[in-house]
Order: sequence, then structure tokens, then C-alpha cells
Amino acid sequence: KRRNLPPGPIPLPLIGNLQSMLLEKPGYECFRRWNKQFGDLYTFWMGNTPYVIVSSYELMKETFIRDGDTYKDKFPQPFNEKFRGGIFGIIETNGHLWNTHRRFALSTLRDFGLGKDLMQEKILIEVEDIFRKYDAQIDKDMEISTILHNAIANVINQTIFGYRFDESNQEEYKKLKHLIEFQENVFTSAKVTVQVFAPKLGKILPGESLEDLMKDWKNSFYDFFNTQIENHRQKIDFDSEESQDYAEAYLKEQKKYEALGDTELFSNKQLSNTCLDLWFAGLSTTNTTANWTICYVMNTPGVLEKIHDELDKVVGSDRLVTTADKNNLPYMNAVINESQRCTNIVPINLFHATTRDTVINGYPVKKGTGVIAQISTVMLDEKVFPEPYKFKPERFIDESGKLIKVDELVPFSIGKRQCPGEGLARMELFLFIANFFNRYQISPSSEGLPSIDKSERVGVFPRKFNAILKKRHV
Ligand code: HEM
Repeated sequence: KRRNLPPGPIPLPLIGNLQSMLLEKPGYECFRRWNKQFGDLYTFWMGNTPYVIVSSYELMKETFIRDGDTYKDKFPQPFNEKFRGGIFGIIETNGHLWNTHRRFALSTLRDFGLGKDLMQEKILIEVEDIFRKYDAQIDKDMEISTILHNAIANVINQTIFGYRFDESNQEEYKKLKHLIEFQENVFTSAKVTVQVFAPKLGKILPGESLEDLMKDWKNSFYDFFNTQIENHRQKIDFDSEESQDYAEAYLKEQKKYEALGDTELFSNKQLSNTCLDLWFAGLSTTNTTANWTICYVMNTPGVLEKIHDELDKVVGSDRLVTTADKNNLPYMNAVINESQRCTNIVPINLFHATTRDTVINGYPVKKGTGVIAQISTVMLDEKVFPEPYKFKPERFIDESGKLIKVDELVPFSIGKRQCPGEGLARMELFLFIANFFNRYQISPSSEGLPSIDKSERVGVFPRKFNAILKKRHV
């Protein structure tokens, strides 16, 4: 089976090369090594399945961008199909279903004011809310990450279902947070990773089966999404032009399609799964990045002072920082860029499949072969980012103090599947982080600095940490 594929590390029976990823946490170091050993293109085996790894920006441009249609499908994962009861949503679907729903999600996000003031207003309500919560504990040793998580959950839930998690529904929020943490802890363990990606080996491992582990968790999530959708269905006014949230917009679109006799494309199952995709993809990613940004800044001498210097020159008070300030805050943007690069949330990107027979770097690659744009190693390439494990925002600033655009900064991936939430995520990261540092001086709690060690788990997850905040403008 290996003969015609680009050469790569020798796979072991049943597990393939998965063990390297699991042993070298958080999971990208083996890919960096193989990149040096085999070059920009090699084959990595997850269980019995080969994936062709594209591992330089230049080759990604040639494949995923210039020949985007060839790389736009997702490689089917039986686990996902079992979990969802079919192939639904945006992340896992292909063809017309995927294309229609991706476009619908993008245009709905745009209608909700992404790039305009409407979305900013929603995020700034959350910024003011976290200020109230942090202000109540000023000068005390306090937990930083939960308040931030609640705010980011509010932005996505407001966008999808039109309401926030405030004092009145904290129980619901806590339950959801618990489910997300369960996913972050259990579903990323070595055993579960083997069960998902090397199922033949996974089946013979002792302990709970994947199905048993998944059952309650899956039911609780779908219950939440289905309840929200049912509530919307009961309240919806199909005659109103404007929609308040994604679920409402979807139900209206569903009605239009039904009137044309199509009950498949905008189905109920597709709605709950699209909500699941947006909710998950929108919350964990943004929260993890924002959370690590604070950790990196606290751990890197000199950065906080530079952030404050710039904010004092440009903002100069405790007024809210808005997107209108963004272009005047190059250092702040550089901090966020560097944080996205260092946080590097996906040690291995999502699994694509070729839509036709093709040739990459002279190797014939058959239609339906797994192919991955290895973005995490591109962002750790020392030729582009010297001392890649060091947090150095200056690498994004030129001699005249301007922000430099570096093509190899690709946290949102590239090509036809590039993250559709990028605009929202960027806006959130800027508004939450710039406002946080503008309002507060942060210092370590009695427990010391938050950890930036990633060697405990496969994957990158938010840190729980305490710190002491003081107001900078009194
Ligand atoms: C810092 C924040 C975020 C990062 C780093 C991030 C990163 C990514 C990456 C690497 C992919 C995989 C692309 C590929 O298959 O090549 C992706 C896909 C996706 N993201 Fe994000 N994302 C973020 C925030 C968001 C937000 C806020 C949303 C929703 C509002 C979102 C929704 C999605 C969806 C639906 C996909 C699947 C797209 C498709 O398959 O067509 N993401 N994201």
C-alpha cells in the first residue's frame, strides 16, 4: 500500500504512526522532525489510513490554494458519522450540502454585522460584563479564565441562539461548560484518540467503548441544540425580514426551500449539526487563544510594558478600545498574531481528501486520498520564525514600527475550507485582549505565573489560572 505514496515514517501495524503524535505532546514535534527528514511532502499513517501531509507554505499554496477544488473534500471519519447519526453540518460534509451551508453560514454572519458595528456592539457588551466581574475582585487573587470563557460563550450563543448566559441561566452555562471540558479531557486522551483513528486497535483496548463514553455526552449536547431550535420554531415570525440569530435565519431559509419542494437540503438534522459545528468551533478555539495570550504575555518579560505604552499613547484612558483603534495599535496586533502562532491550537489540521486523481511534487495521488495542510509546523518553521518556541511579538513589527504581514501565519488554515469564523474570531480576540490590557495591570497570583508548558496532553487547551488585577486608570 505504501509503494506509490510519498515516503514517510515507517508505519506500525494497526496504529500506523499515531504513537509518535501521542508520545510527543502536544503533538506537532514529530511532524517537524519528519518535515526535516522527508521534506515538504510525506505520508503519515493514522491506524490503517494514509494521509499525505503537505508541510510547507509554498506547497500549500500550490495545492490547497491554486488547485483548491482538488483539496476541498473532507476525509470521512466513521466516528463522526456514528456520533451525528449520518453526515451532517459544515465541518464533515462535502459537495452541494457543504457548499450551500458554508455559504449560508458566511452570509448569515455577514448579515449579523461582522465587519460592521453590530457584531462589535455585541462583543463590547461582553467586554463590559467581564469588566464588572473582574472589577468586583480587584486586587484579589482571582480566577481569570472562567469569566473570559463565559464572555466568549455568550458571543457565540448570542449569534446562534440570540441570548447570553447571565445570572439567570448560569446553571445551563455551567452544564455546557462541563460538557466541553469533558470533551477536552476525555476525547483527547491517548486511548480515545486510538479508538477514533485506529479503530481496529481501539476495539481491543480494555475499558469503556467509545460508544458508551459518547452516549450521555452526545445526548446532552443534542438536547441543548434541539431545545433551542424548538423554542425558536415556536416563537418565529416568518413574515419579519430580519433575523435575530442564526437559528431564526436558518428556519426561514428552511421554509423557502420547503416551499420549493426540497425538504432535504435545509433539514432539521442539518440545522442541529450546523449549530453544533459553529458553537464548538467558535467557542473552544477563540477561548483557548485568548486565554493563552494572557499566559504568554505574563510569561514574557517586557511585553506587558510595551502593550501598555502603546495603549497609553493611542487610547490614553479607560474608554473602550474599538476596532477603529486597530490600525493604530500595531504592537497589540503583533501580540495577537504571535499568540495565535505560539498557541497553535491544532497540532494536526483537519483531514481533507482529494476530489480527483492528482500529482503532488511528482507523486501520483489518487482521488479520495487523505491529505492534510500541516499548518502547525509551518507556524513553527525556524526559517520564517527564528527561535519558533519563543513568544516574540516583535517579529511582526518592521523597523518603522508597522505591522508586517507574514504569509506563513496560517492559524485559520488555507484553501476552500479556510475557517469561516475567522472574521468573528479576529474581532473577538482584538476587542477582548486590547480592552483587558487597557483596563488592567496584571500580576501573578500567590501560585506564581500561569503555566505555558504543553507537555501534559495531546492538543492545546485553555489554562485555568489565577492572577491579580489592578485598574490602570483611576
Ligand atoms: C481563534 C479562533 C479560531 C481558529 C484558530 C480556527 C481555526 C480553524 C481551522 C484550522 C479550521 C480547519 C480548516 C481546514 O479544514 O483546513 C477551521 C474550520 C472551521 N471553523 Fe474555525 N477557527 C476559529 C474560530 C472559529 C469561529 C469563531 C467559528 C464560528 C463562528 C469557526 C467555525 C469554523 C467552521 C464551521 C469550520 C469548518 C469549515 C469548513 O469545513 O468549511 N471557527 N477553523
